[in-house]
Amino acid sequence: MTSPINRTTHIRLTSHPGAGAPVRFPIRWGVETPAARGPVVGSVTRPADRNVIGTYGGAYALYRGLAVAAGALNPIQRPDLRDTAPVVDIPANPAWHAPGAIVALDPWGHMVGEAFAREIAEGVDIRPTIAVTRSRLTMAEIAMAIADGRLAPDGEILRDGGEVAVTKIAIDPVWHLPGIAHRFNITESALRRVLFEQTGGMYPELVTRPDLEVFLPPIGGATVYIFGDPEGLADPARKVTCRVHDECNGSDVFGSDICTCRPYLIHGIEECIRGAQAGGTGLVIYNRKEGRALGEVTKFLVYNARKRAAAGDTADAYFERTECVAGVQDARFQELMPDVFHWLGVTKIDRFVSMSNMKYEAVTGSGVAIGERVPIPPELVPEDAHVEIEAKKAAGYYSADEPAGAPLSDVRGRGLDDR
Ligand SMILES: Nc1nc2c(ncn2[C@@H]2O[C@H](COP(=O)(O)OP(=O)(O)OP(=O)(O)O)[C@@H](O)[C@H]2O)c(=O)[nH]1
Ligand SMILES: [Zn+2]
Repeated sequence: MTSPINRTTHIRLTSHPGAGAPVRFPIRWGVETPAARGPVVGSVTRPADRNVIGTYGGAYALYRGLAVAAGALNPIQRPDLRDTAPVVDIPANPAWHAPGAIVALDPWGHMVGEAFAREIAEGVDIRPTIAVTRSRLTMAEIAMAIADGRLAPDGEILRDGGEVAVTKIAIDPVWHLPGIAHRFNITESALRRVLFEQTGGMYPELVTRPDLEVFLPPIGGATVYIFGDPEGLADPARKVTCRVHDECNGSDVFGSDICTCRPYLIHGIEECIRGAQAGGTGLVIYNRKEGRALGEVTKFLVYNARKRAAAGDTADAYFERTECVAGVQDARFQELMPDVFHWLGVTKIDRFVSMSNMKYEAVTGSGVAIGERVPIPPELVPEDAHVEIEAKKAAGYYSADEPAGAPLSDVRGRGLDDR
């Protein structure tokens, strides 16, 4: 049996400057139509068609590689995109081609089956980087909110059985390198070089192919949950309630009490349901940026360092502990996050369910207005998470109430031995 990985006798490096034929489908980022912009071809089935650095699927590209290596996946398998089109229209808006408005996702990523039907029919392996579907959520806290009378089913957004009807959108990152560099106020060549070095030389084209401006980074993307009518998002006459949430698996999924993540997320969902029931639209943007984009290993190391500190786990040392372990307090770079708003046509958020000054400044700085900021209600802050919340308020997070009466060094979490 021939191994699928040996389908060519030699490895073709795409990293030689000027190697091979000119790019077949040049990408012109930020132009008005998908035809003029060109498809983002991140597949490897026909290398000559590729016009990006990296491959489709974000971090999952590596699992695809394993599946091919293990003989479970035919490397030239092309997806059958029949019946996969979005369940609701996310219509184009001027931001899709405004210079620099969107640099971290492909605005036509959900429409490739339609926009590039001809190329796909001709055999070009173009894949969606965005998928739009629908589902119902069943969450214990929402059932409790109904039982407590905070939420009332309306039969549509909140069903009589307590399920929440949503439209959900998965987005893989697609980076336009010149645009990303501009967003961070650095040169494109510096950005390319550092990305190359910090990935251990994983993508040589970052430095050898300046003609390839689009990079599909091997990182997690975002999932958008829309409550109520998606059309309300781009309608200035209707109210938008929004929570931008960064992944915290320990709390979001497992209910760990060291932080406020899940309670704040659920509070955001509750606010979104109420906003949608009042005729507006709710929006939760869930970004895969675990542990402030430093990863869960780093985060757990930080937890140990916090809990083992001689003075105990105190709010005054909260951010410093992360910096000691990771060298930086936060690597989320909220500067890229507002792209989703521009893609969805959101121009103002009436109720922003977050206390983060970084999120607030990134959103408003990108031209999306924020009305009211909605902090987490104090009764939802878990016992061990007071350290986090007081440290955040002291660091400039939004808070409607007075600063804590006690000094930060007195706001203290559990020790490691308190099980
Ligand atoms: N590295 C590190 N990450 C942490 C620590 N505590 C929480 N996190 C992470 O911090 C992030 C918190 O994100 P969000 O829930 O969106 O909250 P936020 O940006 O701080 O602000 P809000 O919108 O006000 O909640 C998640 O990615 C958590 O995994 C910590 O001590 N160290
Ligand atoms: Zn958390």
